[in-house]
Amino acid sequence: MAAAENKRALPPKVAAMKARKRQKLEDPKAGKKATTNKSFKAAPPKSEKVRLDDLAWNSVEMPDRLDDFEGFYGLEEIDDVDVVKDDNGIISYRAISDKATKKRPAPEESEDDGEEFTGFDDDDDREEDDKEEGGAMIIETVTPRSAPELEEGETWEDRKKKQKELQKQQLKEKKQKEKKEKKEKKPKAEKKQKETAAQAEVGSGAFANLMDEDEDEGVHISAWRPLNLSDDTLGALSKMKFSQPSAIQKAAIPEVLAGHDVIGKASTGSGKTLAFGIPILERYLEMQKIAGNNKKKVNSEEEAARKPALALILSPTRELAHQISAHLTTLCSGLEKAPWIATLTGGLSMAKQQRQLKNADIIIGTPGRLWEIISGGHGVLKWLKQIQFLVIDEADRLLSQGHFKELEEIINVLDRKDDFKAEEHEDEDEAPEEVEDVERQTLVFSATFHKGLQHKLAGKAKPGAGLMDKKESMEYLLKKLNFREEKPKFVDVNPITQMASGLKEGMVECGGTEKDLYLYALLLLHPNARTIVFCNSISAVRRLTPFLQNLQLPVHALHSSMAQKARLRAIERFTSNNQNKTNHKGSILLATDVAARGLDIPNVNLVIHYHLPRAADNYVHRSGRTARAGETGSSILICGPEEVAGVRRLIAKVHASSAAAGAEPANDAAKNGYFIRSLDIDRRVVSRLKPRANLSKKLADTTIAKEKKHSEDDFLRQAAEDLGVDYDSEEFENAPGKRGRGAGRIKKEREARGLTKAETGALRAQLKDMLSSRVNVGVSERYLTSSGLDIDSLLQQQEAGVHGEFLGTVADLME
Ligand SMILES: Nc1ncnc2c1ncn2[C@@H]1O[C@H](COP(=O)(O)OP(=O)(O)OP(=O)(O)O)[C@@H](O)[C@H]1O
Repeated sequence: MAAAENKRALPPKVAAMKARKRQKLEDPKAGKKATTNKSFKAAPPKSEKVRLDDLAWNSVEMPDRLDDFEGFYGLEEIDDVDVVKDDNGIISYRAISDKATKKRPAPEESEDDGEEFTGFDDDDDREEDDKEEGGAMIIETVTPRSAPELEEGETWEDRKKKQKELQKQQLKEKKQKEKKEKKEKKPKAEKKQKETAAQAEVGSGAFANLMDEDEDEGVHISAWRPLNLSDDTLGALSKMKFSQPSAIQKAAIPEVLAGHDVIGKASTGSGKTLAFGIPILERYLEMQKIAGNNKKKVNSEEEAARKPALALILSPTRELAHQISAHLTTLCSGLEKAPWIATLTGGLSMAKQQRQLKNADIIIGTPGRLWEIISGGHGVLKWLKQIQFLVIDEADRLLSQGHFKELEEIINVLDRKDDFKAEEHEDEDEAPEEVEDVERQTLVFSATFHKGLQHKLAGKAKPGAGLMDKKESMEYLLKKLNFREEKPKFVDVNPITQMASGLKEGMVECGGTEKDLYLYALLLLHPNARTIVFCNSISAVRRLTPFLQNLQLPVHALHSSMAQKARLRAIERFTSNNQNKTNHKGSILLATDVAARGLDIPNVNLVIHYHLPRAADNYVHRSGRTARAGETGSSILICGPEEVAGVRRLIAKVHASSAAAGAEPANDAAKNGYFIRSLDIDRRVVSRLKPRANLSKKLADTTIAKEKKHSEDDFLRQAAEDLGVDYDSEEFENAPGKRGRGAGRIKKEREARGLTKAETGALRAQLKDMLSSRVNVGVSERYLTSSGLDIDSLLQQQEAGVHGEFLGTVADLME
């Protein structure tokens, strides 16, 4: 018997297992798994009764996969033995031949006296491991007979762990090998068949083929082939699962690749970033190839720093700059040698950005920070003068008079020859080795070109002026930018409408002082929507944030006075799934127009204009945060009575630009002039929300007034310190009050911050109470809960033919 052959004492647990095995053999019911070729029959008279341990057990050869267990697990079997059951049910064993027995040596040590064995108490785990591999396995006995001795300091636990890890590693390798073999065997014909099928599908609307392949393998990209892109770029697009180019990409990429200056116009969310990003990547890859052929491949940071950048991309906002950077980084992520991308925006470390700039192939930035860096010298201008692409994204915004003075400065210095010479000796070490005259391509993109800009140039700015047609835009841009070509290519893929095709528009009319209330009602109406609410001022965002937060809505603020990290965090939180414990499952971003341009946040369903946009282009861009990349979405304006007429004119102007572009009106509505529809929200219902809204407003005003007082105090204290006088806030507070304009507001502020902690606590409790009960709104009462609508009941009602009163026509808008 194995245990006896082994000179070492068995650990108790192993001994126990062996005992269990014996027991199983002795108990026929438990003997299912034993692999002895035993049979139950009447005992032959002459055969000799033997003890189990005196039988000549043979070990069973284990499957290959357990080789590395070094015999640690042993399964034994025996031949020529009869298992006999006597009348009392006692089992005994009789050897039929000599082969079945062996002389039993005297045990040297008791089985139970051995070193303590702490392993193997998790047999279930082992079974799991075995199952993982897919093989059914019988492991009946576990003996350490051929296991190598434990090393110094090693425990059985350690040994077991090591073996498990080893086994897992082997399984992993085996699986990988199998997967690889399977892949190689996959018939090429099948692949070809798929490609043909995909090709047949191409040609419908933009983005139609998106996500038509299995997840980790990419999609077929045959629809991109006519653009003659490199295999590397095609591979990258396949990985991004972009099965076909969007209209602007299809139209603009060949023009850029052919070396033209391009002005690209396409509706919001239609893929303009890659319309310039792909040709830049193509040029980069081409240059790499040439460098490779000339054996001049750039391998190190130092080498990279000695070559000029390839492209400069300018964006009006920091967030957009970071987004473009992320978009291009994703595009390049699978490449063997990807371009270095530097993002230069305010709010983040200038020194770090300066360092990044020296290595960059592609520079993306806001004009303010870039100008700051250029002004700092260090030979930066030399690099920039060598760029092959200057991209101006959201060009109409960037070029608007007075807004981005720095952009004009940048364009001026890029174009001036003398600056270059003046700076030449400044930083000899860091300058490019050879400075050649570079023919720069200028690429200009936007969804809108705004007429007001040109009027402003002529000193005739009119608020809410319309959007420019092709001729006007061209004239304007030619005046502002130094294109290489006399006539850049104007690529306009949406002459009919500026608005995304999946967008539904509507407006809500309310009393002049009821905007907060209607905003709250609209948000309650869309509890599952990812919503962006646009305001015209930072102070409105600051005021509305606590107002909506008090009402338990998941709101995140975004405006340009916030620290850059907080801005990025706000977008991140808005984008991630709502952790709010209320019924409101969507999330809300309360923003100024800093979020209006270019931001590509996935799955934004609704845009609410709390304040009316100041100009037509603003309306287009704000609304363009939803219904992107072929998706649907809604845009709702909240208007006071005096604003309605102006809004109708503004929106009609946006939609009428098709006529200005000389295109056929898209539909009857366009023919007759666009008339934005009013959404009738039941006033009775909204008025039921008033008590909570008022309470929340009072609390919000208190918070803001207190914060304001603190910062005023800080300011005055500092001023007093600077002047060397004492500052007493009480004294200031009780000074004779201001009369006239603003006196009412000041009085209110005083009252608001006069509330004690206990008083605000009581107000909060009252509000909490209100929010936890449903609003009694007659027919609709069952639908309105504390922070959203009971959509399920509402839908049931609608299915039953009863229209939810509260929904009004908003429901149609969101369909
Ligand atoms: N060929 C494509 N197929 C599918 N999706 C695409 C394609 N090209 C771009 N996209 C996706 O479409 C979305 C919108 O792209 P992008 O941000 O470039 O739009 P845009 O036209 O610049 O919008 P805006 O005018 O608002 O700045 C992005 O999420 C992008 O990943």
